[in-house]
Amino acid sequence: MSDIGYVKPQGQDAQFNDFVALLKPRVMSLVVFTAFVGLVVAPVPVHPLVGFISILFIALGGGASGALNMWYDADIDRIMKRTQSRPIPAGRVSETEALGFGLALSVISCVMLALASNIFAGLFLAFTIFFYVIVYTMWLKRSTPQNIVIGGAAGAFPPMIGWAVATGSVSVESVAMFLLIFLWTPPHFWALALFMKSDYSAAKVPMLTVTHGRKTTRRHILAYALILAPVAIGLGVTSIGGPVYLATALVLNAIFIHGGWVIWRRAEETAEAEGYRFEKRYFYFSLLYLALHFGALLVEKALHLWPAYAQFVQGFTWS
Ligand code: HEM
Ligand SMILES: CC(C)=CCC/C(C)=C/CC/C(C)=C/COP(=O)(O)OP(=O)(O)O
Repeated sequence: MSDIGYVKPQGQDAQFNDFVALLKPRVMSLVVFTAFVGLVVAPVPVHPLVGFISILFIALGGGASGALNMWYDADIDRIMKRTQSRPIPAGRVSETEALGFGLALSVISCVMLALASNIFAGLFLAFTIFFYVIVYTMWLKRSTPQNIVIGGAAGAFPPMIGWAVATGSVSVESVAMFLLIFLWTPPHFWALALFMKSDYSAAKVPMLTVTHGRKTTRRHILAYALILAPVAIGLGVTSIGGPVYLATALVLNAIFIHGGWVIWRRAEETAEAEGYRFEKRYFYFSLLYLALHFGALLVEKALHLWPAYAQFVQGFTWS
């Protein structure tokens, strides 16, 4: 992880865009959306300015954890084709710059979130950054094929942080949102790993595809899709759910399980001959799946503000 021997290539000075890239903005956009939904659907109203500032610092904290992840993973990012053009392996940002940037943003975002909302939310953000950087990136990622299963918790905390901004606490609803993302992460990631296997084996990262092969990974995707469905649907009978969410979850989970079944049944030769077309589609569908579940929660919130609907929903939710 040291910068010894690092020579910044001439004419390749870091640009603003390189520091933005360190924040992993595309992945973080969905992370931040889930935090936003967690904040909005909470039963305690938040002043719009406090809400805006809080989401801004959650986004900054998430980005900071991305920069620290890229700092630590620079050695493997140099090996994998997908990551070779990132700012550090491409030589546009030094490891020291990325480390300083990530640490500074982490501290600023946690302190500012605590000041803008409450200490619990600030500490929760700090714990999430710790979990992604230390527990997932530095420890689990390189040591076990269960890396993304356990480490995935980091990506599942943001809606709980959003909820904590509003309420200062944890509840059944926020834990249910956590579980939705936690159980979604393995199929999301393993679908990608099915068509990226050679990259991870070259970098000696013990992803399930590398250690146990594609057949086992396919079985695990279906297994997680099956466990995920009752949790995703169950969220619909908590106080933040309702008919719109339930209908959305039923359709999306039927598609997700069907896709998992197809992935499990596919012969490796067929998948390879087709350029892993179905696996790629399943990966992109996983993103839509999560976005639509959280989008449906927002719709429910809007409808709950309408008293007649809220009364109707109370009939079949349990809290
Ligand atoms: C440990 C957990 C996770 C792992 C290992 C993982 C891994 C990945 C990888 C390797 C990519 C490929 C694209 C890239 O290099 O940026 C990706 C894409 C993506 N992931 Fe995940 N992911 C995880 C959790 C999450 C979570 C929690 C979210 C959001 C809630 C998320 C949202 C996304 C999005 C939006 C993309 C597409 C980015 C793009 O369009 O380039 N991921 N993920
Ligand atoms: C608020 C806050 C702190 C949020 C953090 C959210 C979080 C942990 C998201 C993780 C998603 C992600 C980019 C995983 C990539 O895994 P990887 O790093 O193994 O992927 P790579 O090979 O692309 O680097």
